Amino acid sequence: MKKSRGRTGRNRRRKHLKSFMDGVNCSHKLEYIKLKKWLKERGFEDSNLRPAEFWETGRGLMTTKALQAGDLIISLPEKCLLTTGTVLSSCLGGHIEKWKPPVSPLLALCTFLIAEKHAGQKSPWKPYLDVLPKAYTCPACLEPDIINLLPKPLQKKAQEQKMLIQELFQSSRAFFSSLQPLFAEDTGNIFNFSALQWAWCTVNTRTIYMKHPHRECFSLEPDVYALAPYLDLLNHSPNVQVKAGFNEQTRSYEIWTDSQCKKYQEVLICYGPHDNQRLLLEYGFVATDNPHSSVYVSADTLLKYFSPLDKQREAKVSILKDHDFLENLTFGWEGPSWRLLTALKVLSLAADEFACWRRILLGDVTSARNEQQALGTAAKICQFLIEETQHVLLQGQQSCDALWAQQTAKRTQD
Ligand SMILES: C[S@@+](CC[C@H](N)C(=O)[O-])C[C@H]1O[C@@H](n2cnc3c(N)ncnc32)[C@H](O)[C@@H]1O
Repeated sequence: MKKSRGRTGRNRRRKHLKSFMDGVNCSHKLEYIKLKKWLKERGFEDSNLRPAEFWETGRGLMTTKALQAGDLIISLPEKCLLTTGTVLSSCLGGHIEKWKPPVSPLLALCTFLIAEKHAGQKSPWKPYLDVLPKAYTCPACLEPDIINLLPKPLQKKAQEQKMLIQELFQSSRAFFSSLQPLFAEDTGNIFNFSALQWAWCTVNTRTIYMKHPHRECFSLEPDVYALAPYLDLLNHSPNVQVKAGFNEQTRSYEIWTDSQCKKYQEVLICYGPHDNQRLLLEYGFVATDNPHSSVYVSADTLLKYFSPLDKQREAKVSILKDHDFLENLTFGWEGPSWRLLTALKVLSLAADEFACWRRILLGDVTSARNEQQALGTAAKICQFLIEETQHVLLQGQQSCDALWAQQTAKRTQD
């Protein structure tokens, strides 16, 4: 009896300790003290949240009070939000209003972030800028040899993301030059590619959705962004639910939880029902145990499993292309997606079944043979992807080991 009470006590202490150890509170650091003061001056009431470093998710927010479903997590006054309205009221406003063709809301925010970062001590946004990440892990920022380790469909998307920022940079150069009268230094040095890449990633990984009415001085792209200092320290979990939005009565952006959270644990919100490819592309991370996980199958991989001697192959591929069945083909936790199976069924049609392709696209069964061949090929593709992933993980491990050995040797030499 005594022994069992001791064990219970130890377990309780361990649990208690673990709850403290889930995250290391860093609210005592000067940068967060300054940020909290800055937010308070703008009407933010001190909440029960503390910045902390977490083992699994990195920097995030910890609660000092247990949260129940229906509790308010955070309420950030309008004055703390950085929107295109903020940009237009700054010294950039006049230049943006005059510039033709109009810049996008995204470019306006990026320009503001770069200009304020450059202003340093003089920027009223300094306490916020000081806690923003210095670098990002979105695919656009990854080195080519790291991108090459990603699954093929993601490599393509990563290249597209890189190109997008490069094109934005090229097309914005004239606009950046037009801002020269505002700066003593050459704008070419201030608004350089790496500054734009940093600002673009800041906006893409950290903004909350807030729809603003269209303004004439901006292009037609939707103006739906707001940067939300402090609130943007909340990390994502696919397994929690929250309600979020701008409250017109309180004039604050509010997040309400639909899940429980224990005292001293990380408060997580859900950025959306995203699979890991989307999380990596948009936010630069992947979530473990993601119920929305899916594995993408590229058209090249898919077509490898079908004979080039099939006389109808070309026709089948063009049918799939025309009906948008060569992209976004996935495996989920429950097996091949309907889209993937449909593409496989079309490619598996025997010569005398070919005329049935339309019915397959509508979800009909053509023959037991066609169904079985499609499922069999799905199993083979799945096996190939598992082996390919294992190979890449091994390569990654070997690169880490080599780097580690290199660094150890260097330290020994020093
Ligand atoms: C809105 S910010 C959240 C705060 C961020 N961790 C920070 O230190 O500033 C979004 C970024 O946090 C990171 N993140 C969010 N949820 C995560 C998770 N579950 N695991 C790992 N990183 C996560 C990603 O880098 C993502 O781009």
